[in-house]
Amino acid sequence: MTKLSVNINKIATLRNARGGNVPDLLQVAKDIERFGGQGITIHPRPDERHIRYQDARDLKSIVTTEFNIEGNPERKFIDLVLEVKPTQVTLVPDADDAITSNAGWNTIKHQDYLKEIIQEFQRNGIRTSIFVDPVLEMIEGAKKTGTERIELYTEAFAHEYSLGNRTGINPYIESAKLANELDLGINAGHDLSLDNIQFFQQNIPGLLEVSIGHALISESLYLGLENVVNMYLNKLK
Ligand SMILES: CC(=O)[C@@H](O)[C@H](O)COP(=O)(O)O
Ligand SMILES: NCC(=O)COP(=O)(O)O
Repeated sequence: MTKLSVNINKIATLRNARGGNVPDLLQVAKDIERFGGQGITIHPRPDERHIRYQDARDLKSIVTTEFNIEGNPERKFIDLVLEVKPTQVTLVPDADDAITSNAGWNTIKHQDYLKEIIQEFQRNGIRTSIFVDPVLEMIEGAKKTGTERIELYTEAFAHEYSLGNRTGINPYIESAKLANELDLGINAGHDLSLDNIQFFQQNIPGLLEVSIGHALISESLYLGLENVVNMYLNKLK
């Protein structure tokens, strides 16, 4: 079975646009779990433009499923994760000014660095995952860091799929096979959506978890819009 972890960054983006507490991030997290979501993912960024560090602390007592915190392991991020102690931390090599995540780790070049940080999280009982492109050398390098899981960066697959190209899945299949051989757990995320998720899941052996945010929240707006417009029209009769 593949678990669905819902990334709620976009809920925080909407909330922050007005400065109040609408939508209520904590209530949304509770509702996602009530609707069957099997995890909550957040990706606080250094500028706190969506998820704030305080949100991570507040969510700790709210989330009853799997809590996954993603981010670049700068000292401030490491300290936050050690304080909150989520189920899983996913390390992502983002530049501070990145619009969104745009690359996986070079697990060969940064092997010692990753190894050290991963040990620190594991000593504190936090499962680790590292964000990687579907490149065999990077999967082998990931294994050597000591991480329990990898998160396959699926932007390239999603892009190819949107163009009608189904062969974009191939590097992910090969990477997943190798990860399975190496006993690395497999997560995946970025630009997964209602359009592409079934094809991806059916082709990737041993896919444990997907984290989905941007498309899922956009789809929730599209699919809820008719209902809400009609509710307003009823009020205005
Ligand atoms: C690692 C990854 O792919 C996601 O966490 C994504 O980066 C979400 O972050 P944003 O919501 O800031 O785009
Ligand atoms: N790890 C990926 C994630 O949390 C969500 O990415 P996206 O669906 O917002 O592209």
